[in-house]
Amino acid sequence: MNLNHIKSSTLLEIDNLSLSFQMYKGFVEQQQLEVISNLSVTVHSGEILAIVGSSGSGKSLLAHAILGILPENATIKGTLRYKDRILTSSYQEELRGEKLALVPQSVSYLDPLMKISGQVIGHKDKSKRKLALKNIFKRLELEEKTENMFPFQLSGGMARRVLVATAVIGDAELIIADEPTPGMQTDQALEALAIFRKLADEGKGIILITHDIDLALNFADNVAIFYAGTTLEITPPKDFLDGEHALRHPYSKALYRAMPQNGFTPLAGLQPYAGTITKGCPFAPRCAECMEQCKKEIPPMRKLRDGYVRCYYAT
Ligand SMILES: Nc1ncnc2c1ncn2[C@@H]1O[C@H](COP(=O)(O)OP(=O)(O)OP(=O)(O)O)[C@@H](O)[C@H]1O
Ligand code: NI
Repeated sequence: MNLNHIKSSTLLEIDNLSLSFQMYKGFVEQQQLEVISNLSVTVHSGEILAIVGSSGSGKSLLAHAILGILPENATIKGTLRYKDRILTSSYQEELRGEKLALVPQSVSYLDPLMKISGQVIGHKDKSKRKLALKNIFKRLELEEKTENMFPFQLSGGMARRVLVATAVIGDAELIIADEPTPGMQTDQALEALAIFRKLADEGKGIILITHDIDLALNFADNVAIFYAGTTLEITPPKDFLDGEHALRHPYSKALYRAMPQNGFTPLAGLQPYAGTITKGCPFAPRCAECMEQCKKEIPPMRKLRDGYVRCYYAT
């Protein structure tokens, strides 16, 4: 859906990212708990990249790693580049809240002691943003009186719409929306996504983390499928609509079959817990196509048709 008149350039490049937590095992002994492993993903200007995957697959931690807001006991390996510059912590600090914006997954990110208008508008370009706020609130069906409320007076769905407004009001070039729509009514969720789409069409980059595959398919340019801390496939949405034969990874095909319109077929077994992830493909224990090689190692991403996959078997 990239507009032709915008020259699409790489905004964010993540190469071989691994993330682990230093955890206590008993009182003295410590262990490294790896929750993201060898993850590579790229976001271009003009692109909405949707990230879908089950709970605990590392989606929010990826968002926090990009923004540099991980807990102290987290260690990362690999490289993150923003506009061709390594994302060091000082570069992240410079970009955060300015060029990089987050719609956090939890509404507890709102400041409980500050009126909504102040939180959304922030400290820069106040008069310009005041006008923009009126427009965005209207689009997201937030009444004018919301501006003067405090977070505790908002319902969950209202708070999420406020978080979306806060992220889109500024001049961010890359917006990471971590589950922006739960609690919203369908028309409000569609409107929020339409705002992201418009921003992408104007040349911004959007990472949309969501459990709602249908929403992702309607608005995204590419869909990254996460499982147990890594990306197993990146696909254009049309392949999800064309049917399971068009998808590449056995896990993506299982996700497809689990969608309500495709029969709601559940997949037996569970995603492995962080810390129990072994060397091979994390999906191997649940995969009907699993070969010996898959248990030993997971292959790097390879291009397959107009998407990417990490799987020996996929054709
Ligand atoms: N501070 C932490 N210390 C240790 N482990 C953590 C910490 N934060 C998250 N984890 C673990 O990392 C894994 C990934 O968590 P993350 O929040 O990124 O998942 P997610 O894909 O965003 O899930 P959801 O869809 O439920 O939001 C989980 O197993 C979680 O328990
Ligand atoms: Ni999350």
